[in-house]
Amino acid sequence: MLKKSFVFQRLPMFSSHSLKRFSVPISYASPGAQVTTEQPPSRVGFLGIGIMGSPMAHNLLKAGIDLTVWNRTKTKCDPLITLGAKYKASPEEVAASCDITFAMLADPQSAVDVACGKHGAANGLGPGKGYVDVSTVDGDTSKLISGRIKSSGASFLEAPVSGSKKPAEDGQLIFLTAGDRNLYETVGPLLDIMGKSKFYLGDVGQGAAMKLVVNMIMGSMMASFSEGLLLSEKVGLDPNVLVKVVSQGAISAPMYSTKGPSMIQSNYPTAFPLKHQQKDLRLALGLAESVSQPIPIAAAANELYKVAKSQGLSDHDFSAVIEALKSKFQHSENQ
Ligand SMILES: NC(=O)C1=CN([C@@H]2O[C@H](COP(=O)(O)OP(=O)(O)OC[C@H]3O[C@@H](n4cnc5c(N)ncnc54)[C@H](OP(=O)(O)O)[C@@H]3O)[C@@H](O)[C@H]2O)C=CC1
Ligand SMILES: O=CCCC(=O)O
Repeated sequence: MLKKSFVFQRLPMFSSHSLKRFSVPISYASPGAQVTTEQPPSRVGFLGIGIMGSPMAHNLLKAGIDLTVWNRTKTKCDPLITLGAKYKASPEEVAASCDITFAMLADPQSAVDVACGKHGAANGLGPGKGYVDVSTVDGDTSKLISGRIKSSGASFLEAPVSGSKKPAEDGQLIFLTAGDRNLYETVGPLLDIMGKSKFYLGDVGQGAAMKLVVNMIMGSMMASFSEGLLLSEKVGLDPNVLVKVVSQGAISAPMYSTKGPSMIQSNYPTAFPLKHQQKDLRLALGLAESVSQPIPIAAAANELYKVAKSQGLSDHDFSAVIEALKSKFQHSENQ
């Protein structure tokens, strides 16, 4: 991937109130890469070093960004610190020491806590700084965070991502952004390091809405795929062949080909935790409710993920939702 081999020149620090972009040539490790004169903001913070935050932060570091990290569980920062990242003891301190701060948190509550709580990022922000929340949350949560951030004088962008652990590692995420347009332009070079594309969707809440619609579809697709795998097996078909057939037709999706074989082995290595998929379905149901849009398929899928959670599968990959159908079958057979 040519565009991922940027080696950004180190420039003098921005003053804390300056976010303007420099027009300085950037050197690239790969010949033939597209040349740009955009220079990313020099001091970048990253809050939330989980499954997604870790590879995203790693890619920024690899690109030569001056990176400061924080995570509730500090040990998860250690590999990044070993690679040269700085560490601060609170979101407030990260935001105070950086021009741009990214946040990749689990859910609405943690996103609000980290942005707005005691020692939250907002306390360290001010005019000229930017806060980019890449967590998957609902629009109301995003607006709440935006209000608090902007009251500090800083700019706010919501930028949830489509793409899972592997795309995050490969810098192939899709950013679904909304909010401050100038901040979108400013952080564009950083988003390009972590992703393959970016959409600017308008006012705060629209990025969150797009993300929830996409994940609503994905959650229903996975539930339906699970039913298909189990039904094929019950009627004497080889589910591995089903995966191959599906992969060659109109309903082909990378998700089926990559997760199908391990699902058949009852193996669910976590890329996207099941608890987060259920959270997204729950938030999508709220979004649909707000505009009186019926989404019965997603509602049914949500129930299945809730059953899987009750079976202790929250931290497994969301493909473990198939287990909820297995136990249902066993239950009805035993009656
Ligand atoms: N995994 C995926 O494929 C994708 C996930 N997403 C979304 O990205 C976000 C992060 O997902 P992912 O990285 O997979 O999840 P993880 O569960 O791996 O990471 C969650 C992060 O949130 C932190 N956190 C949780 N609760 C709190 C809290 N109360 N206070 C402070 N920090 C907290 C965790 O800290 P700690 O380490 O201390 O627990 C961790 O850094 C979610 O919103 C998810 O829906 C979006 C696209 C793809
Ligand atoms: O929110 C998680 C999305 C996972 C994916 O897009 O593959």
